Amino acid sequence: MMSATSETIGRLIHDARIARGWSQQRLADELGTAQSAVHRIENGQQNLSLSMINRLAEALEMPLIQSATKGAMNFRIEGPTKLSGEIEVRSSKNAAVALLCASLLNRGTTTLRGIARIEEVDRISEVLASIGVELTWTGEGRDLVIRRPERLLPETIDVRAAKRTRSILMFLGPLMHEFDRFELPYAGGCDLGQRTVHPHMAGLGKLGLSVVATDGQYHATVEKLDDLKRSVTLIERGDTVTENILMAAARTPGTTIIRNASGNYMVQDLCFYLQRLGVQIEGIGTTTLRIEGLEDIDVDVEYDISEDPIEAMSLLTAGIVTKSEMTVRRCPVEFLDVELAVLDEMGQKLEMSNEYLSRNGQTRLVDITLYPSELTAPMDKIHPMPFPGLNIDNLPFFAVICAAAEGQSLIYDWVYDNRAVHLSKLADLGANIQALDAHRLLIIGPTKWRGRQIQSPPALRPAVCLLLAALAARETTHLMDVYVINRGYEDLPQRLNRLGAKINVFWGDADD
Ligand SMILES: CC(=O)N[C@H]1[C@@H](OP(=O)(O)OP(=O)(O)OC[C@H]2O[C@@H](n3ccc(=O)[nH]c3=O)[C@H](O)[C@@H]2O)O[C@H](CO)[C@@H](O)[C@@H]1O
Ligand SMILES: C=C(OP(=O)(O)O)C(=O)O
Repeated sequence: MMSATSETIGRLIHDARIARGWSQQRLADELGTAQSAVHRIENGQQNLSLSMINRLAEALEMPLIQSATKGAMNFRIEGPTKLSGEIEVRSSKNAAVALLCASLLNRGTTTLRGIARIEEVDRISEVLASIGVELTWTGEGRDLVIRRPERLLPETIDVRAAKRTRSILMFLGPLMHEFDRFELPYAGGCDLGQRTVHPHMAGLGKLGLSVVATDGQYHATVEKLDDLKRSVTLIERGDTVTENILMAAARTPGTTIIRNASGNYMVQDLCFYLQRLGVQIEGIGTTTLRIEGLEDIDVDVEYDISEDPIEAMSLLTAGIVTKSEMTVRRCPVEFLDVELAVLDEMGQKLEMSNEYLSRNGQTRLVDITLYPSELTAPMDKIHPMPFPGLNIDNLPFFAVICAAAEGQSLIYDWVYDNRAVHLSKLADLGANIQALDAHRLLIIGPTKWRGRQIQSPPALRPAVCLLLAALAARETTHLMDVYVINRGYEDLPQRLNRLGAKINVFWGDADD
């Protein structure tokens, strides 16, 4: 089944570098990353993203690297594991993609500090580069410097990269300031069932943008508005729709009021960034935002993206399902309040540090230490709500946690048509889990997790849930085709391995 492991690829890269007479630093400079990252790559301790594999092959003139990693990337997880020690939460995918899109609003240079090195960031970066934007990694490969050209080139857009992400939708808001007409490919992303784009179209329509969707493309037409005050009431309290309207309003002179806005973490990060660009915004974190738009923006700006509450919940789940004592540092607590309340009700013992601020100077963080606990099923169903409810993307982790708890739990995902269906794959790892319908899962625990070969579902969080459950499983799990996990998590196996997990990366297709 295996064609290559990260160790064999690492050795290949090491030998090719030595053959060229390069130091690790020289290769790091060629790749736009840090020497320490090259060190980790050569030791098989760092995930290789698709773009990193291509950059390595090009820098070392070694197509062999691409052929060795040709099949899907997979994880081999040896359980059962006890984790210990400390792990830090990294910055969020969802704020990163919003801020990458928002950088188009600014004629000055945007530096995004601490941006996650994940596949989703690579896809949006590829799209930005294809329309003429210059992107340079600096700061030991952790910061991204973004400079847009005088005229953007949507006509040369990388359609393949665009179609792999839903976030391409967030180009509508920024591009409407530049063109009277433009086209964008249809949005992709996780397969979570139908995800409507209508709220985006309805909201943007109030700011002068009309969109017709035909032949795999959105055809956008822009009409300049004369009135200096407008109000947009969102049909849904969605995150990216709020961000799109914010980006449309940021460069539409006058006042825009957004009602039924999302106050979620990525929306807050976008607001803080726009404020640094000089856009006045009131009501951040609430459901009513008031924005004073600017005709043009030309500011050199640096912004530190805040920590990801969904990654925080993933790491907490790793500790909970393996009944470990460990600390998850830098948890954005404002976006985990309800999750922590539910965990408390289920009997999870934990300790929280005093609060401190994220590098953006705004987001409140805590360190959370987990203690091994005997959990019981919650009294009532667990369901998500827009912020400040239990985060929609954190719901899947409760399927794993409930499966580890004593008793019967009901998970109700009213939001997505397919996510609960993908979660029922936890049954392959031994969970007693039954899909009552497309939205409701009945789970009876506790589970004796067992290892299996299992295909990743085409959805990020359900796929990570399988990885987390596998940590607690007797025997070994082969989790196949993990691109979907790498969309949103940076070096997850390597970081969990530092806590004591045993996860190896290998390439190849299931029936190789
Ligand atoms: C890049 C990014 O930031 N993606 C996040 C964003 O996607 P995004 O903002 O694109 O989410 P969608 O617009 O697809 O909304 C998610 C689903 O919730 C439904 N809905 C949402 C709000 C509401 O008030 N009523 C309602 O019915 C929508 O119809 C849809 O089915 O928000 C989702 C919901 O938090 C998260 O899962 C995604 O990770
Ligand atoms: C659903 C998600 O992402 P996207 O909106 O990018 O598909 C997610 O982050 O869980």
